[in-house]
Amino acid sequence: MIVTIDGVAASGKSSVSSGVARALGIPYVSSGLLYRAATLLGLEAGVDLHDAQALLALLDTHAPRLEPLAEGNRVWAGERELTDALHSSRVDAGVSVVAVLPELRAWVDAQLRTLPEPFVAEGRDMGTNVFPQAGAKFYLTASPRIRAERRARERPEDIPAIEAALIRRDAKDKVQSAPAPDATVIDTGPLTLEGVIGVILEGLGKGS
Ligand SMILES: Nc1ncnc2c1ncn2[C@@H]1O[C@H](COP(=O)(O)OP(=O)(O)O)[C@@H](O)[C@H]1O
Ligand SMILES: Nc1ccn([C@H]2C[C@H](O)[C@@H](COP(=O)(O)OP(=O)(O)O)O2)c(=O)n1
Repeated sequence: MIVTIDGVAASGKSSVSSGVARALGIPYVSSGLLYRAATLLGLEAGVDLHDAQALLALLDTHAPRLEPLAEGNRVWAGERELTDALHSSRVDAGVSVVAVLPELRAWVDAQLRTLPEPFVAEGRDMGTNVFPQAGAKFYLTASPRIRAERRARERPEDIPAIEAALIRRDAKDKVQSAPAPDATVIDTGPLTLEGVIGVILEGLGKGS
């Protein structure tokens, strides 16, 4: 079985997916990390992030791969672990340029579709484009201010700067971020992390 959890930036997708996956005893898959890995490799090599062919050549050389553990996904390029470098503000700022390229989307989708079920998949288009056949679909939202307040605990910038960057990224990611028509939309604003996980487990018939 596949459960999809899509949503806007910093809406809680990876934390919620990890909690749901742990409760179900299955892995979760963070698709955004693959877009982030392509962005990091592009930035490090100094290539133009609009240049799909140059990025694909880098992906061919470094072959980044996702390790979808329930407690937190990791990304490797050969022996080198990229995970800690994937959540910098520099990668945040570049990733939407990369994520809009059809060639890069095809590369990520092909990687995801090789993964063995069951798993929880999180991102933007898990329930629409990549796994339309998923057994259960959820979509997380929250206001930009609330998301910025949460992310400020993980980034050096202040809340207004993070909020402005999130709004810019929401706009750039809009095309691939529409909720699936059959997804349950959850406003995480008034809920705790455990509360959101509980709503989803309830929806899956696994509530306590
Ligand atoms: N409902 C919630 N209430 C409070 N904090 C939350 C909630 N959901 C997520 N968070 C926190 O917000 C931050 C961003 O969540 P994250 O899972 O990284 O989001 P995403 O994967 O959508 O970018 C994390 O520190 C997480 O613990
Ligand atoms: N399935 C996906 C997952 C992520 N993306 C893009 C959109 C986002 O700006 C980046 C990074 O996504 P990620 O989920 O890692 O991070 P945020 O929650 O947006 O902070 O990748 C996408 O286009 N499609």
